[in-house]
Amino acid sequence: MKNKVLITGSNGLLGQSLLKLLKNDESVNIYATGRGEDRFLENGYTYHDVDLTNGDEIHQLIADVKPDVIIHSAAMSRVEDCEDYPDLAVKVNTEATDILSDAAIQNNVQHFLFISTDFVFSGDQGMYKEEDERNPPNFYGQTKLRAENLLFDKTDQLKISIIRTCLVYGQVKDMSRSNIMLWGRKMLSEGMEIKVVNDQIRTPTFVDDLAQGVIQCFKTRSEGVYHLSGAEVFTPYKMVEIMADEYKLDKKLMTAVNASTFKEHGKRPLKTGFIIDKAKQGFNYQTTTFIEAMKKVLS
Ligand SMILES: NC(=O)C1=CN([C@@H]2O[C@H](COP(=O)(O)OP(=O)(O)OC[C@H]3O[C@@H](n4cnc5c(N)ncnc54)[C@H](OP(=O)(O)O)[C@@H]3O)[C@@H](O)[C@H]2O)C=CC1
Ligand SMILES: Cc1cn([C@H]2C[C@H](O)[C@@H](COP(=O)(O)OP(=O)(O)O[C@H]3O[C@@H](C)C(=O)[C@@H](O)[C@H]3O)O2)c(=O)[nH]c1=O
Repeated sequence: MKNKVLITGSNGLLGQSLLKLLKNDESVNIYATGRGEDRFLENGYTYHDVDLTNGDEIHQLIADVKPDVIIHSAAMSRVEDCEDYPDLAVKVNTEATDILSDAAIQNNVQHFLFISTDFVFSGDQGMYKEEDERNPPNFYGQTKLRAENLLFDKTDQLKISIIRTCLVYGQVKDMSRSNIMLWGRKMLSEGMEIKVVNDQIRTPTFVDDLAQGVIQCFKTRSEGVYHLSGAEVFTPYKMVEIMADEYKLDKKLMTAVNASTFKEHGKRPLKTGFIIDKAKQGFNYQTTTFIEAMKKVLS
């Protein structure tokens, strides 16, 4: 009997990468759910239009599909939006996770995977392990931390994996938000001057590595908290600089800035980045080098 896997946020960067990797996987039946029309628009899965701010729609979806596995990737993922619309951020990032996991318990879902973020950490120390103390510097991180905590209280009723990731980059169709590699290439290619932070420390994550890791996590039924990111440490400035060198773009258009000279709406943790050994040992999580991933994304 094939496992039924439901993916929320299927129109998003991670959601579409998961569909790309799973749509031809003979061992599973894929159910995708997003807000409004399907934007991946390929075969190999069943799509449901569900607004996750509507609890009744969530319960109806899970009762209809009765998935064995839920990969909960949907979120209000713009830090700025979460600052400006905190009530909506709580509804989407925290309350929908609560309702979805309750519906999972009521419908005997076997495994619930929640995608969380490095922004649950303060950014004071960097290179975080799964068990490090969380202290989010912005409201987006708060909503994700609250979602993590409500899931921790349900581990006696539901097999739960919390997968945190960091500065994800990639290319999918009709993206709801851009990412640093696409943004940097677009701006420099158009001859636009850009200010790029050189004091944020990250382990940027190639979206296809993340998606593959999520798949390996549910196929090995690995539960608990896992950090899945790239293995290399960069500042955003270095990422864009490497890209500019590779594509012979004009680096004179780049100005290095930092938290004191570049005001972002919603405080970013300065030093994050992940230790990924637990995922590597737990389910053979593997990473692509930044330069190779960049070439795939921008090819
Ligand atoms: N991108 C990154 O750098 C990082 C992402 N993460 C987390 O990973 C997950 C995936 O991120 P990513 O793919 O980049 O994010 P995206 O913003 O690309 O995808 C999120 C998806 O959630 C959907 N969504 C938002 N609100 C609702 C709603 N009310 N009902 C139904 N669907 C909704 C969005 O729909 P629509 O397309 O219509 O807007 C979107 O397709 C998220 O949980 C995010 O917090 C964690 C760390 C880093
Ligand atoms: C727009 C802009 C971004 N940047 C940098 C800041 C940041 O490190 C990187 C990406 O900027 P963004 O504002 O898109 O991303 P940001 O909101 O910082 O990224 C976060 O997204 C959410 C979903 C997460 O969960 C986090 O892990 C993280 O990836 O690019 C500049 O340096 N200059 C700019 O003009």
